Amino acid sequence: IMSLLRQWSSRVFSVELDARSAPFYFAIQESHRGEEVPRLFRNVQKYERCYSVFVCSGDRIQRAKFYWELKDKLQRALPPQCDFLPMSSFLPNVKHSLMKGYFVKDTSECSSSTERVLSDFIQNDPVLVCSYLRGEDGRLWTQRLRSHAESREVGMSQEHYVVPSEAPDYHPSTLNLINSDVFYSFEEAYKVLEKCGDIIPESTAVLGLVGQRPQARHKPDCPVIVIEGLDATGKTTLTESLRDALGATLLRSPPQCLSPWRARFDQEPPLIRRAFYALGNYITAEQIGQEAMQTPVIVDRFWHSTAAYAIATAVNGPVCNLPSEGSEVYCWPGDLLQPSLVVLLTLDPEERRRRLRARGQDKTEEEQELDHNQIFRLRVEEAYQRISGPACVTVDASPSADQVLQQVLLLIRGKCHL
Ligand SMILES: Nc1ncnc2c1ncn2[C@@H]1O[C@H](COP(=O)(O)OP(=O)(O)O)[C@@H](O)[C@H]1O
Ligand SMILES: Nc1ccn([C@@H]2O[C@H](COP(=O)(O)OP(=O)(O)O)[C@@H](O)[C@H]2O)c(=O)n1
Repeated sequence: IMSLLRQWSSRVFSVELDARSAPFYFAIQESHRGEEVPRLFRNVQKYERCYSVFVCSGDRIQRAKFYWELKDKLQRALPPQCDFLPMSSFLPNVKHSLMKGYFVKDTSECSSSTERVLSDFIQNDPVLVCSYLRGEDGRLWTQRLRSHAESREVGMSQEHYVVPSEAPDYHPSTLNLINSDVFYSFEEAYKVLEKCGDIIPESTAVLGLVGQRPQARHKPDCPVIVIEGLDATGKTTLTESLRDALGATLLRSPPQCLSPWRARFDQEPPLIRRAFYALGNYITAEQIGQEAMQTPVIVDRFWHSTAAYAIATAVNGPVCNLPSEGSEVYCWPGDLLQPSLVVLLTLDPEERRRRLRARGQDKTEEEQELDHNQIFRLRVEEAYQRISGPACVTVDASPSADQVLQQVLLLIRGKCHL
Protein backbone atom coordinates (compact mmCIF):
# COMPACT_ATOMS: atom_id res chain seq x y z
CA ILE A 1 0.00 0.00 0.00
CA MET A 2 2.92 2.35 0.74
CA SER A 3 4.38 1.94 -2.74
CA LEU A 4 0.93 2.46 -4.17
CA LEU A 5 0.59 5.74 -2.31
CA ARG A 6 4.04 6.85 -3.47
CA GLN A 7 3.03 6.45 -7.11
CA TRP A 8 -0.47 7.86 -6.58
CA SER A 9 0.13 11.09 -8.44
CA SER A 10 1.67 9.26 -11.45
CA ARG A 11 -1.49 7.26 -11.88
CA VAL A 12 -4.26 7.85 -14.38
CA PHE A 13 -7.90 7.24 -13.51
CA SER A 14 -10.54 6.05 -15.92
CA VAL A 15 -14.29 5.86 -15.52
CA GLU A 16 -16.54 3.96 -17.92
CA LEU A 17 -19.88 5.45 -18.71
CA ASP A 18 -21.15 2.71 -21.03
CA ALA A 19 -19.92 -0.02 -23.34
CA ARG A 20 -19.98 2.10 -26.48
CA SER A 21 -18.08 5.24 -25.58
CA ALA A 22 -14.45 5.74 -24.62
CA PRO A 23 -13.79 6.04 -20.87
CA PHE A 24 -13.21 9.39 -19.18
CA TYR A 25 -9.54 9.72 -18.29
CA PHE A 26 -8.18 12.04 -15.64
CA ALA A 27 -5.05 12.49 -13.57
CA ILE A 28 -4.21 14.40 -10.41
CA GLN A 29 -1.48 16.97 -9.78
CA GLU A 30 -0.32 19.07 -6.88
CA SER A 31 -0.77 22.50 -8.40
CA HIS A 32 -3.26 23.81 -10.89
CA ARG A 33 -2.04 25.16 -14.23
CA GLY A 34 -5.33 26.37 -15.62
CA GLU A 35 -6.49 23.04 -17.09
CA GLU A 36 -10.18 22.49 -17.75
CA VAL A 37 -12.37 20.41 -15.49
CA PRO A 38 -12.39 16.81 -16.80
CA ARG A 39 -15.58 16.08 -18.73
CA LEU A 40 -16.76 13.57 -16.15
CA PHE A 41 -17.20 16.33 -13.58
CA ARG A 42 -18.66 19.01 -15.80
CA ASN A 43 -22.28 18.05 -15.42
CA VAL A 44 -22.22 17.09 -11.75
CA GLN A 45 -24.97 19.06 -10.04
CA LYS A 46 -24.11 21.39 -7.21
CA TYR A 47 -25.55 19.22 -4.44
CA GLU A 48 -24.14 15.94 -5.81
CA ARG A 49 -20.95 14.38 -4.46
CA CYS A 50 -18.44 12.03 -6.05
CA TYR A 51 -16.20 9.34 -4.58
CA SER A 52 -14.10 6.49 -5.81
CA VAL A 53 -13.50 3.21 -4.03
CA PHE A 54 -10.54 1.02 -5.01
CA VAL A 55 -9.54 -2.41 -3.81
CA CYS A 56 -5.98 -2.00 -2.64
CA SER A 57 -4.58 -4.77 -0.47
CA GLY A 58 -4.53 -8.50 0.19
CA ASP A 59 -3.07 -11.20 -2.04
CA ARG A 60 -4.40 -11.37 -5.60
CA ILE A 61 -7.03 -14.01 -4.76
CA GLN A 62 -8.38 -11.85 -1.93
CA ARG A 63 -8.34 -8.75 -4.12
CA ALA A 64 -10.16 -10.52 -6.94
CA LYS A 65 -12.76 -11.91 -4.53
CA PHE A 66 -13.25 -8.57 -2.80
CA TYR A 67 -13.66 -6.64 -6.06
CA TRP A 68 -16.13 -9.27 -7.30
CA GLU A 69 -18.32 -8.62 -4.26
CA LEU A 70 -17.64 -4.90 -3.90
CA LYS A 71 -20.46 -3.52 -6.05
CA ASP A 72 -23.10 -5.56 -4.20
CA LYS A 73 -21.60 -4.56 -0.86
CA LEU A 74 -21.58 -0.88 -1.78
CA GLN A 75 -25.07 -1.06 -3.22
CA ARG A 76 -26.43 -2.66 -0.07
CA ALA A 77 -24.73 -0.20 2.27
CA LEU A 78 -25.03 3.12 0.42
CA PRO A 79 -28.23 5.16 -0.06
CA PRO A 80 -30.28 4.18 -3.13
CA GLN A 81 -29.52 7.55 -4.75
CA CYS A 82 -25.91 6.48 -5.41
CA ASP A 83 -24.86 5.54 -8.96
CA PHE A 84 -21.89 3.27 -9.62
CA LEU A 85 -19.59 3.26 -12.62
CA PRO A 86 -16.65 0.90 -13.18
CA MET A 87 -13.39 2.70 -12.57
CA SER A 88 -9.70 1.89 -12.94
CA SER A 89 -6.46 3.41 -11.83
CA PHE A 90 -3.24 2.53 -13.63
CA LEU A 91 0.22 3.64 -14.64
CA PRO A 92 -0.11 4.33 -18.37
CA ASN A 93 1.09 1.38 -20.46
CA VAL A 94 2.66 -0.37 -17.43
CA LYS A 95 1.68 -4.04 -17.23
CA HIS A 96 0.04 -5.33 -14.06
CA SER A 97 -0.45 -1.79 -12.70
CA LEU A 98 -4.24 -1.84 -12.94
CA MET A 99 -6.37 -1.38 -9.82
CA LYS A 100 -10.11 -1.74 -10.07
CA GLY A 101 -12.86 0.04 -8.26
CA TYR A 102 -16.04 2.06 -8.64
CA PHE A 103 -16.82 5.70 -9.18
CA VAL A 104 -19.75 6.61 -6.95
CA LYS A 105 -21.97 9.58 -7.65
CA ASP A 106 -24.17 10.38 -4.69
CA THR A 107 -27.25 12.26 -5.84
CA SER A 108 -28.96 12.29 -2.44
CA GLU A 109 -29.39 15.69 -0.85
CA CYS A 110 -27.66 14.84 2.41
CA SER A 111 -24.12 13.50 2.53
CA SER A 112 -24.00 12.16 6.07
CA SER A 113 -25.09 8.56 5.56
CA THR A 114 -22.81 8.09 2.52
CA GLU A 115 -19.89 9.53 4.47
CA ARG A 116 -20.59 7.24 7.41
CA VAL A 117 -20.75 4.11 5.23
CA LEU A 118 -17.53 5.02 3.40
CA SER A 119 -15.72 5.67 6.68
CA ASP A 120 -16.75 2.19 7.86
CA PHE A 121 -15.40 0.71 4.60
CA ILE A 122 -12.09 2.52 5.11
CA GLN A 123 -11.80 1.14 8.65
CA ASN A 124 -12.84 -2.45 7.94
CA ASP A 125 -12.11 -3.34 4.34
CA PRO A 126 -9.08 -3.38 2.01
CA VAL A 127 -10.11 -0.22 0.20
CA LEU A 128 -8.83 3.21 -0.67
CA VAL A 129 -11.51 5.85 -0.90
CA CYS A 130 -11.13 9.18 -2.68
CA SER A 131 -13.49 12.10 -2.26
CA TYR A 132 -13.79 14.61 -5.06
CA LEU A 133 -14.33 18.13 -3.82
CA ARG A 134 -15.68 20.98 -5.88
CA GLY A 135 -13.86 24.31 -5.56
CA GLU A 136 -15.67 27.48 -4.60
CA ASP A 137 -16.27 28.70 -8.15
CA GLY A 138 -17.21 25.18 -9.35
CA ARG A 139 -14.38 25.16 -11.89
CA LEU A 140 -11.76 23.24 -9.95
CA TRP A 141 -12.07 19.79 -8.47
CA THR A 142 -9.68 18.20 -6.04
CA GLN A 143 -9.20 14.59 -5.08
CA ARG A 144 -8.54 13.68 -1.48
CA LEU A 145 -7.26 10.19 -0.79
CA ARG A 146 -8.56 8.57 2.36
CA SER A 147 -7.36 5.24 3.63
CA HIS A 148 -6.93 3.45 6.91
CA ALA A 149 -3.18 3.40 6.30
CA GLU A 150 -3.14 7.06 5.44
CA SER A 151 -4.69 8.18 8.68
CA ARG A 152 -1.99 6.41 10.68
CA GLU A 153 1.10 6.18 8.55
CA VAL A 154 1.39 8.60 5.68
CA GLY A 155 0.61 12.18 5.13
CA MET A 156 -1.44 11.88 1.98
CA SER A 157 -4.15 14.13 3.28
CA GLN A 158 -3.25 17.03 1.01
CA GLU A 159 -5.55 17.55 -1.91
CA HIS A 160 -4.60 17.10 -5.52
CA TYR A 161 -6.18 18.87 -8.47
CA VAL A 162 -8.14 16.76 -10.89
CA VAL A 163 -7.11 17.41 -14.51
CA PRO A 164 -7.97 15.77 -17.84
CA SER A 165 -5.60 13.11 -19.14
CA GLU A 166 -4.91 11.65 -22.59
CA ALA A 167 -6.10 8.15 -23.44
CA PRO A 168 -3.17 5.72 -22.98
CA ASP A 169 -1.86 3.65 -25.93
CA TYR A 170 -3.13 0.45 -24.33
CA HIS A 171 -6.63 0.30 -22.92
CA PRO A 172 -6.23 -0.06 -19.12
CA SER A 173 -8.12 -3.34 -18.93
CA THR A 174 -5.53 -4.98 -21.22
CA LEU A 175 -2.74 -4.31 -18.69
CA ASN A 176 -3.51 -7.14 -16.28
CA LEU A 177 -4.76 -9.85 -18.68
CA ILE A 178 -1.72 -12.11 -18.57
CA ASN A 179 -1.99 -14.76 -15.86
CA SER A 180 -5.07 -13.07 -14.39
CA ASP A 181 -7.59 -13.65 -17.17
CA VAL A 182 -5.61 -15.78 -19.60
CA PHE A 183 -3.09 -18.36 -18.43
CA TYR A 184 -0.13 -19.31 -20.55
CA SER A 185 1.13 -22.29 -18.58
CA PHE A 186 -0.20 -25.14 -16.51
CA GLU A 187 1.78 -23.93 -13.48
CA GLU A 188 0.21 -20.46 -13.47
CA ALA A 189 -3.35 -21.79 -13.58
CA TYR A 190 -2.54 -24.53 -11.04
CA LYS A 191 -1.13 -21.98 -8.57
CA VAL A 192 -4.38 -20.03 -8.55
CA LEU A 193 -6.54 -23.02 -7.65
CA GLU A 194 -3.98 -24.21 -5.14
CA LYS A 195 -4.21 -20.86 -3.31
CA CYS A 196 -8.03 -21.10 -3.30
CA GLY A 197 -8.09 -24.36 -1.34
CA ASP A 198 -9.22 -22.79 1.92
CA ILE A 199 -11.93 -20.54 0.49
CA ILE A 200 -13.20 -22.90 -2.24
CA PRO A 201 -12.89 -26.50 -1.01
CA GLU A 202 -13.92 -27.78 -4.48
CA SER A 203 -10.53 -26.58 -5.79
CA THR A 204 -8.84 -29.52 -4.09
CA ALA A 205 -11.07 -31.99 -5.93
CA VAL A 206 -10.34 -30.27 -9.25
CA LEU A 207 -6.58 -30.31 -8.62
CA GLY A 208 -6.86 -34.01 -7.77
CA LEU A 209 -8.20 -34.64 -11.28
CA VAL A 210 -5.59 -32.50 -12.98
CA GLY A 211 -2.56 -34.34 -11.62
CA GLN A 212 0.77 -32.66 -11.09
CA ARG A 213 1.89 -31.40 -14.47
CA PRO A 214 1.10 -31.96 -18.13
CA GLN A 215 2.87 -34.76 -19.96
CA ALA A 216 5.72 -33.63 -22.16
CA ARG A 217 4.14 -32.17 -25.29
CA HIS A 218 4.61 -34.49 -28.22
CA LYS A 219 2.98 -34.42 -31.63
CA PRO A 220 -0.05 -36.73 -31.62
CA ASP A 221 0.06 -39.66 -34.09
CA CYS A 222 -3.43 -38.99 -35.50
CA PRO A 223 -4.99 -35.64 -36.49
CA VAL A 224 -6.59 -33.54 -33.75
CA ILE A 225 -9.34 -31.21 -34.97
CA VAL A 226 -10.86 -28.55 -32.72
CA ILE A 227 -14.26 -27.01 -33.51
CA GLU A 228 -14.86 -23.55 -32.07
CA GLY A 229 -17.64 -20.99 -32.23
CA LEU A 230 -20.23 -19.15 -30.18
CA ASP A 231 -23.05 -21.10 -28.60
CA ALA A 232 -25.55 -22.49 -31.16
CA THR A 233 -23.28 -22.10 -34.15
CA GLY A 234 -23.55 -25.87 -34.62
CA LYS A 235 -20.51 -27.28 -32.82
CA THR A 236 -22.33 -30.24 -31.26
CA THR A 237 -24.06 -31.11 -34.55
CA LEU A 238 -20.82 -30.88 -36.52
CA THR A 239 -18.53 -32.62 -34.00
CA GLU A 240 -20.90 -35.61 -33.77
CA SER A 241 -21.11 -35.90 -37.56
CA LEU A 242 -17.32 -35.65 -37.86
CA ARG A 243 -16.89 -38.38 -35.24
CA ASP A 244 -19.16 -40.67 -37.28
CA ALA A 245 -17.68 -39.73 -40.66
CA LEU A 246 -14.05 -40.19 -39.57
CA GLY A 247 -14.42 -42.96 -36.98
CA ALA A 248 -12.90 -40.42 -34.59
CA THR A 249 -13.03 -39.97 -30.83
CA LEU A 250 -15.04 -36.96 -29.64
CA LEU A 251 -13.79 -34.99 -26.64
CA ARG A 252 -14.69 -31.60 -25.19
CA SER A 253 -13.20 -28.92 -23.02
CA PRO A 254 -14.02 -28.53 -20.19
CA PRO A 255 -13.98 -32.33 -19.94
CA GLN A 256 -16.91 -34.34 -18.60
CA CYS A 257 -15.09 -35.05 -15.33
CA LEU A 258 -15.20 -31.33 -14.44
CA SER A 259 -18.98 -30.95 -14.96
CA PRO A 260 -19.85 -31.33 -11.25
CA TRP A 261 -17.78 -28.22 -10.47
CA ARG A 262 -18.42 -26.03 -13.46
CA ALA A 263 -21.40 -24.13 -12.05
CA ARG A 264 -19.46 -23.54 -8.83
CA PHE A 265 -16.49 -21.96 -10.65
CA ASP A 266 -18.76 -19.98 -12.98
CA GLN A 267 -19.78 -17.94 -9.89
CA GLU A 268 -16.22 -16.98 -9.06
CA PRO A 269 -14.29 -13.88 -10.17
CA PRO A 270 -12.43 -14.13 -13.51
CA LEU A 271 -9.04 -14.97 -11.93
CA ILE A 272 -10.43 -18.19 -10.41
CA ARG A 273 -12.98 -19.02 -13.08
CA ARG A 274 -10.49 -18.70 -15.93
CA ALA A 275 -7.88 -20.77 -14.08
CA PHE A 276 -10.50 -23.52 -13.78
CA TYR A 277 -11.20 -23.51 -17.54
CA ALA A 278 -7.47 -23.33 -18.30
CA LEU A 279 -6.88 -26.48 -16.25
CA GLY A 280 -9.80 -28.10 -18.07
CA ASN A 281 -7.84 -27.69 -21.31
CA TYR A 282 -4.85 -29.53 -19.82
CA ILE A 283 -7.07 -32.45 -18.74
CA THR A 284 -8.58 -32.57 -22.23
CA ALA A 285 -5.06 -32.37 -23.72
CA GLU A 286 -4.09 -35.42 -21.70
CA GLN A 287 -7.14 -37.31 -23.03
CA ILE A 288 -6.38 -36.15 -26.58
CA GLY A 289 -2.81 -37.45 -26.24
CA GLN A 290 -4.13 -40.89 -25.23
CA GLU A 291 -6.84 -41.18 -27.87
CA ALA A 292 -4.83 -39.74 -30.75
CA MET A 293 -2.46 -42.69 -30.56
CA GLN A 294 -5.26 -44.77 -32.13
CA THR A 295 -7.88 -42.60 -33.85
CA PRO A 296 -8.38 -39.05 -35.10
CA VAL A 297 -9.74 -36.82 -32.34
CA ILE A 298 -12.46 -34.16 -32.65
CA VAL A 299 -12.58 -31.60 -29.82
CA ASP A 300 -15.61 -29.42 -29.01
CA ARG A 301 -14.09 -26.12 -27.80
CA PHE A 302 -10.49 -25.81 -26.56
CA TRP A 303 -8.03 -23.01 -25.79
CA HIS A 304 -9.45 -20.57 -28.36
CA SER A 305 -12.71 -20.48 -26.36
CA THR A 306 -10.94 -20.10 -23.03
CA ALA A 307 -8.80 -17.21 -24.22
CA ALA A 308 -11.34 -15.45 -26.46
CA TYR A 309 -14.12 -15.30 -23.85
CA ALA A 310 -11.65 -14.31 -21.13
CA ILE A 311 -10.18 -11.45 -23.17
CA ALA A 312 -13.55 -10.25 -24.43
CA THR A 313 -14.95 -10.16 -20.90
CA ALA A 314 -11.97 -8.44 -19.32
CA VAL A 315 -11.79 -5.71 -21.96
CA ASN A 316 -14.86 -3.50 -22.17
CA GLY A 317 -16.10 -1.31 -24.97
CA PRO A 318 -15.64 -1.53 -28.74
CA VAL A 319 -13.44 -4.02 -30.59
CA CYS A 320 -10.68 -1.39 -30.92
CA ASN A 321 -10.08 -1.67 -27.14
CA LEU A 322 -8.83 -5.26 -27.57
CA PRO A 323 -5.07 -5.83 -27.48
CA SER A 324 -3.89 -5.30 -31.04
CA GLU A 325 -3.37 -8.15 -33.47
CA GLY A 326 -0.03 -9.87 -32.89
CA SER A 327 -0.05 -9.09 -29.15
CA GLU A 328 1.48 -11.77 -26.91
CA VAL A 329 -1.96 -12.09 -25.32
CA TYR A 330 -3.10 -14.12 -28.34
CA CYS A 331 -0.21 -16.63 -28.25
CA TRP A 332 -0.87 -20.31 -27.66
CA PRO A 333 0.50 -21.60 -24.31
CA GLY A 334 3.92 -23.20 -24.80
CA ASP A 335 3.04 -26.30 -22.76
CA LEU A 336 -0.40 -27.05 -24.26
CA LEU A 337 -0.92 -29.65 -26.98
CA GLN A 338 -1.38 -28.02 -30.39
CA PRO A 339 -4.23 -29.32 -32.54
CA SER A 340 -3.63 -30.08 -36.23
CA LEU A 341 -6.56 -27.85 -37.26
CA VAL A 342 -8.90 -25.38 -35.52
CA VAL A 343 -12.18 -24.57 -37.27
CA LEU A 344 -14.20 -21.52 -36.17
CA LEU A 345 -17.89 -21.68 -37.06
CA THR A 346 -19.42 -18.26 -37.70
CA LEU A 347 -23.05 -17.38 -38.09
CA ASP A 348 -24.92 -14.14 -38.54
CA PRO A 349 -26.49 -12.99 -35.26
CA GLU A 350 -30.09 -13.36 -36.49
CA GLU A 351 -29.66 -17.02 -37.53
CA ARG A 352 -27.78 -17.78 -34.32
CA ARG A 353 -30.64 -16.33 -32.29
CA ARG A 354 -33.11 -18.41 -34.32
CA ARG A 355 -31.14 -21.59 -33.57
CA LEU A 356 -30.89 -20.69 -29.89
CA ARG A 357 -34.63 -20.18 -29.72
CA ALA A 358 -35.33 -23.39 -31.64
CA ARG A 359 -33.17 -25.29 -29.17
CA GLY A 360 -35.06 -23.60 -26.32
CA GLN A 361 -32.29 -24.37 -23.88
CA ASP A 362 -31.14 -22.59 -20.78
CA LYS A 363 -28.16 -20.43 -21.50
CA THR A 364 -25.19 -19.64 -19.31
CA GLU A 365 -25.20 -16.06 -18.08
CA GLU A 366 -22.32 -15.32 -20.39
CA GLU A 367 -24.26 -16.62 -23.38
CA GLN A 368 -27.26 -14.46 -22.44
CA GLU A 369 -24.87 -11.56 -22.32
CA LEU A 370 -23.86 -12.42 -25.90
CA ASP A 371 -27.47 -12.12 -26.89
CA HIS A 372 -27.97 -8.77 -25.25
CA ASN A 373 -24.62 -7.35 -25.96
CA GLN A 374 -23.74 -7.20 -29.58
CA ILE A 375 -20.41 -5.53 -28.83
CA PHE A 376 -19.36 -8.34 -26.54
CA ARG A 377 -20.14 -10.87 -29.31
CA LEU A 378 -18.01 -8.88 -31.74
CA ARG A 379 -15.12 -8.83 -29.25
CA VAL A 380 -15.33 -12.62 -28.74
CA GLU A 381 -15.35 -13.26 -32.50
CA GLU A 382 -12.46 -10.88 -33.11
CA ALA A 383 -10.42 -12.38 -30.26
CA TYR A 384 -11.03 -15.89 -31.70
CA GLN A 385 -9.60 -14.73 -35.00
CA ARG A 386 -6.53 -13.07 -33.51
CA ILE A 387 -5.33 -16.14 -31.63
CA SER A 388 -2.34 -17.78 -33.26
CA GLY A 389 -0.24 -20.93 -33.01
CA PRO A 390 -2.50 -22.50 -34.40
CA ALA A 391 -4.81 -19.86 -35.82
CA CYS A 392 -8.37 -20.86 -36.63
CA VAL A 393 -9.86 -21.38 -40.10
CA THR A 394 -13.25 -19.67 -40.35
CA VAL A 395 -16.17 -21.61 -41.81
CA ASP A 396 -19.58 -20.09 -42.52
CA ALA A 397 -22.03 -22.25 -40.56
CA SER A 398 -25.21 -20.97 -42.21
CA PRO A 399 -25.60 -23.67 -44.93
CA SER A 400 -27.30 -26.97 -44.06
CA ALA A 401 -25.65 -29.23 -41.47
CA ASP A 402 -24.56 -31.61 -44.24
CA GLN A 403 -23.02 -28.84 -46.35
CA VAL A 404 -21.09 -27.56 -43.33
CA LEU A 405 -19.89 -31.11 -42.65
CA GLN A 406 -18.70 -31.56 -46.26
CA GLN A 407 -16.90 -28.23 -46.19
CA VAL A 408 -15.06 -29.11 -42.97
CA LEU A 409 -14.22 -32.61 -44.24
CA LEU A 410 -12.60 -30.95 -47.25
CA LEU A 411 -10.52 -28.76 -44.95
CA ILE A 412 -9.50 -31.73 -42.83
CA ARG A 413 -8.49 -33.79 -45.87
CA GLY A 414 -6.47 -30.88 -47.22
CA LYS A 415 -4.68 -30.18 -43.99
CA CYS A 416 -4.42 -33.56 -42.27
CA HIS A 417 -4.10 -35.97 -45.22
CA LEU A 418 -6.96 -38.14 -43.98
N1 LIG B 1 -26.05 -26.19 -40.29
C1 LIG B 1 -27.18 -26.08 -39.57
N2 LIG B 1 -28.30 -25.58 -40.12
C2 LIG B 1 -29.42 -25.41 -39.39
N3 LIG B 1 -29.53 -25.71 -38.09
C3 LIG B 1 -28.44 -26.20 -37.47
C4 LIG B 1 -27.20 -26.41 -38.17
N4 LIG B 1 -26.31 -26.90 -37.29
C5 LIG B 1 -26.94 -26.99 -36.09
N5 LIG B 1 -28.22 -26.59 -36.20
C6 LIG B 1 -29.23 -26.52 -35.12
O1 LIG B 1 -28.92 -25.36 -34.34
C7 LIG B 1 -29.01 -25.62 -32.96
C8 LIG B 1 -27.64 -25.42 -32.29
O2 LIG B 1 -26.70 -26.37 -32.73
P1 LIG B 1 -25.64 -27.06 -31.78
O3 LIG B 1 -24.92 -28.09 -32.62
O4 LIG B 1 -26.30 -27.55 -30.53
O5 LIG B 1 -24.69 -25.82 -31.47
P2 LIG B 1 -23.53 -25.60 -30.36
O6 LIG B 1 -23.03 -26.96 -29.96
O7 LIG B 1 -22.52 -24.79 -31.10
O8 LIG B 1 -24.16 -24.84 -29.24
C9 LIG B 1 -29.49 -27.06 -32.82
O9 LIG B 1 -30.92 -27.04 -32.64
C10 LIG B 1 -29.13 -27.70 -34.17
O10 LIG B 1 -30.01 -28.73 -34.52
N1 LIG C 1 -12.58 -24.63 -23.43
C1 LIG C 1 -13.47 -23.79 -22.88
C2 LIG C 1 -14.84 -23.98 -23.03
C3 LIG C 1 -15.72 -23.10 -22.47
N2 LIG C 1 -15.28 -22.03 -21.79
C4 LIG C 1 -16.23 -21.08 -21.16
O1 LIG C 1 -17.54 -21.68 -21.21
C5 LIG C 1 -18.52 -20.87 -21.86
C6 LIG C 1 -19.21 -21.54 -23.02
O2 LIG C 1 -19.54 -22.79 -22.66
P1 LIG C 1 -20.94 -23.44 -23.09
O3 LIG C 1 -21.10 -24.67 -22.31
O4 LIG C 1 -22.00 -22.40 -23.05
O5 LIG C 1 -20.67 -23.83 -24.58
P2 LIG C 1 -21.52 -24.83 -25.42
O6 LIG C 1 -21.19 -26.17 -24.86
O7 LIG C 1 -22.96 -24.42 -25.26
O8 LIG C 1 -21.00 -24.60 -26.81
C7 LIG C 1 -17.80 -19.68 -22.37
O9 LIG C 1 -18.54 -18.64 -21.80
C8 LIG C 1 -16.37 -19.75 -21.85
O10 LIG C 1 -16.22 -18.78 -20.86
C9 LIG C 1 -13.92 -21.84 -21.66
O11 LIG C 1 -13.49 -20.87 -21.04
N3 LIG C 1 -13.02 -22.73 -22.20
